[in-house]
Amino acid sequence: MFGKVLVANRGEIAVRVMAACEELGIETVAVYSDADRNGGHVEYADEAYNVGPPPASESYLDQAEIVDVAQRADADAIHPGYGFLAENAAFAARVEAADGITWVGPPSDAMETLGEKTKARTVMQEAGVPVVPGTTDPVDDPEEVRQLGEEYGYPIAIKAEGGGGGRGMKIVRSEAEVEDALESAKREGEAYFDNDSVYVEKYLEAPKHIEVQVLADEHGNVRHLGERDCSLQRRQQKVIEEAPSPALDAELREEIGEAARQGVREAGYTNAGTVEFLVEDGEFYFMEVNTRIQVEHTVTEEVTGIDIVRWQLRVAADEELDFAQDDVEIEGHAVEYRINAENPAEDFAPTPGPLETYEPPSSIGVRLDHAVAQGDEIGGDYDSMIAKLIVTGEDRDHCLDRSKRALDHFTVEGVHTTIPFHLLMLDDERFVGGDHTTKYLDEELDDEA
Ligand SMILES: Nc1ncc2cc(-c3cccc4ccccc34)c(N3CC[C@@H](N)C3)nc2n1
Ligand SMILES: [Ca+2]
Repeated sequence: MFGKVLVANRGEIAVRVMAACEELGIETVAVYSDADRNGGHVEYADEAYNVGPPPASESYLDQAEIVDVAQRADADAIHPGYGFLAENAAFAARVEAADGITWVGPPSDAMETLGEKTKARTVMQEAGVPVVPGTTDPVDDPEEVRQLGEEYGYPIAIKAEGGGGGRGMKIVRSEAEVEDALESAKREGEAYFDNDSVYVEKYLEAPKHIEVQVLADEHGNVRHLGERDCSLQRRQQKVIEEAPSPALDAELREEIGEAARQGVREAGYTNAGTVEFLVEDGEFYFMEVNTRIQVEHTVTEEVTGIDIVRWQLRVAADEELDFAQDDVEIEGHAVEYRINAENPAEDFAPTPGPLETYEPPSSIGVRLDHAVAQGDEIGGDYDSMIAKLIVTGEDRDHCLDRSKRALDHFTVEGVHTTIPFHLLMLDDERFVGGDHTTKYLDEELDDEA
């Protein structure tokens, strides 16, 4: 096992990874920008190194600086967390090439392959995983797109190869829109991802967003840890995630889990990852793979009892998964509420400021992943997440009931937060009924606007 690990991140995920390191007897190294000098993750670490000024590009994204600190600190491995360099295959390759430093994540070539949307679709198709009907090669001729529109039937989606998250998707509802949509999708791809390649898929109008957590070691063992339902999103930003999904029955759960396993095995993937699917009318379709630990990994940990971050470190240190697929059991229900310094009344606009009051709840079934304390200044340099409130219960109703009390007793003053929004959702019949789709929130909030 590693003696010392550098966590190339900040905030709650940096603390989460360091906690897993401590449990394994591993010393921890933090990196911080000038803005995070007093950050929670800096206090938590055994050692801390400044890596530059606040802009991420000059600190948390400075690959050479981070590898240099790892060497100076004599770290045996680097864990990237999520965001920043977590899905940067070039950085992974750089760490793999650095003597004496192990990358805690998938092999850089698997990241490369699965990070390219069309390559990922090809790998999944070869593994027999259903993918959204679409092209596996880029398209750039309007006539070709029009033919695909006839073949799939409108609406279709034109997606940027380098896209992901909320950006890089144009919905085309008729032949007349093809030319302009293709143009702007290519332009946006070039602007945001430095890659103007685009491909076409049949657009599913109102799918559920279901993602499967996978864990694979370097000895050929591949496990799935069940699914998460991330269908409650605002402009493709996740707000609430839960496990298991209220939308899947046991048969579909099994099918999706096995498909994710097969796809990841085929791709030569190791460590933790997430296979994302769209589910509509009882059918599931591969969408993309996230080659990192995700914000919402917590709900899977709560319902399986498996510490995913701990396994990331153990797998990177060449240990074997010591459980079979049949040992993975989903027990109870967990929901994660992202407590962001944002104003739901201003369409979730970030609201930096002083954390004048910060009194989180604590009771049975309440987990808090955070790195802030009362009196901290919530800055605007990075993402707006203050904490993740993860609530568990015997079943979904029990979990939602407990959630209300936990959120009611979560007092934050000095900044706006998403707490009032979460309380609103807990009274929303669509959400409580569990049949909301990825479009629900946009339709609800845009209609009101
Ligand atoms: N063919 C096809 N049909 C429907 C889709 C619907 C979405 C989508 C649109 C809006 C919100 C979403 C939330 C979770 C998952 C997907 C979405 C979607 N996304 C959103 C961002 C990127 N991850 C892919 N791709 C789709 N692709
Ligand atoms: Ca190395």
